[in-house]
Amino acid sequence: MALQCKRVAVGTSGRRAMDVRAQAVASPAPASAPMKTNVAKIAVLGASGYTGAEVVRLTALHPNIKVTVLTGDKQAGKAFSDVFPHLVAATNVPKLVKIDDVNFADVDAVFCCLPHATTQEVIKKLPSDLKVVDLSADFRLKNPATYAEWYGHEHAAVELQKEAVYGLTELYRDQVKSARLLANPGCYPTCSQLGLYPLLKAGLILPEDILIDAKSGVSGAGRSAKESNLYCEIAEGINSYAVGSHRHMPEIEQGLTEAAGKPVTISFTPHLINMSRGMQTTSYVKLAPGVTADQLRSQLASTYEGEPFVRVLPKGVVPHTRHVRGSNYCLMNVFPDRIPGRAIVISVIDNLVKGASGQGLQNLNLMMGWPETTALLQLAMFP
Ligand SMILES: NC(=O)C1=CN([C@@H]2O[C@H](COP(=O)(O)OP(=O)(O)OC[C@H]3O[C@@H](n4cnc5c(N)ncnc54)[C@H](OP(=O)(O)O)[C@@H]3O)[C@@H](O)[C@H]2O)C=CC1
Ligand SMILES: CC(=O)N[C@@H](CCC(=O)OP(=O)(O)O)C(=O)O
Repeated sequence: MALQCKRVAVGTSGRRAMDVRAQAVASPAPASAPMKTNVAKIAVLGASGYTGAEVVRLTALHPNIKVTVLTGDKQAGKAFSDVFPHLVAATNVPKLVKIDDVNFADVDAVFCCLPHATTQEVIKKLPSDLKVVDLSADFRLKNPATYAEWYGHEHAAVELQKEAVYGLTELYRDQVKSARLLANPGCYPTCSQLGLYPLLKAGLILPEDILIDAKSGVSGAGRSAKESNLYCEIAEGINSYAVGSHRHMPEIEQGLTEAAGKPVTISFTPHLINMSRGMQTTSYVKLAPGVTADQLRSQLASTYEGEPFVRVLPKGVVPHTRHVRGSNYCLMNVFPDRIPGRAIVISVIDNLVKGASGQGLQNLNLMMGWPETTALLQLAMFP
């Protein structure tokens, strides 16, 4: 049975947001596993990690979601609040169990917050009608050869790779609504594509010579201890990594190539920054002949007019990661470059929210036929 959707009362002004909500109310959720009640039972796989914990935090006030399963690997067997005391007040949260002990017949949807490669082995064994929002990179690349090239092994579930819908919500909303398996985008691809895709699509910037300088908070690397993420190796510094080889490049190029209608090759360098969460992409782009930076800004403003979570800041105002901390918003702006014929596009997100669990919930809301913004309208913490 599809759920009836309620209207949300705040924060989603504008024509397109109203359209989205009207459609969500009018159209039933696509057929999939039948829902047992009007509250969906959700399993969070990898709940002892950062993005899994963020799913629990964000869904705690969701009227249509009850988290009934949480899994861990090394942390299995523990009470959830032993691992994440900040979520002790989340009501009726179950303890962490192993994935093998989950009865998937008794859940309505799954958030999969596992490492890539492990993910495809787990998802291919799930009931084939179960709705899944996957936060890993496993189902984002459409071409199996590209996956094998960048991830170093053949994909173990090529059929599912074909079925998956890429969930950059603002660009693929209609496909997301009918998705069964949702490939949630990577954090860098979310931040950069939201700024660049509409400009390429409109032919306002040239597909060559796109340089993306990216910065991420350390939570982007996950919770498992890694030498390169130790406080004394991150604090008081800035670390570039995977220079010229980061696996998000083919994901970004896949989207930008679609937008431009011809192959796009980007230059992309990520950096780890001395902060726990937050992400900025600064993209240096070449303008099409006769186009100005102001026109880029106007294009982004009209593309995202009425979007609940993507905002173009007033002219001249610079987006900072602190402006989105803890929220599902993406803020952006465009600036002229001193080099003639070029412009600078800056976007910021919280890597754990719009870059992962928040966008995942935005997508699940659409997949279930609920209002897209449910439980996601929290504004940023500042300072
Ligand atoms: N962090 C971020 O900003 C973003 C992350 N992502 C992606 O989301 C996914 C989760 O990321 P994140 O939460 O940061 O990762 P974490 O490292 O914080 O958490 C990983 C989770 O997976 C569990 N796990 C690890 N290995 C196995 C295994 N072999 N079998 C079963 N469970 C296992 C861990 O359990 P335990 O701890 O109990 O061992 C833990 O719950 C990854 O694919 C990541 O790339 C996507 C966008 C942004
Ligand atoms: C800071 C940091 O290490 N970030 C991660 C990206 C997080 C993410 O989006 O990863 P997935 O593509 O696996 O989902 C990285 O660079 O690998």
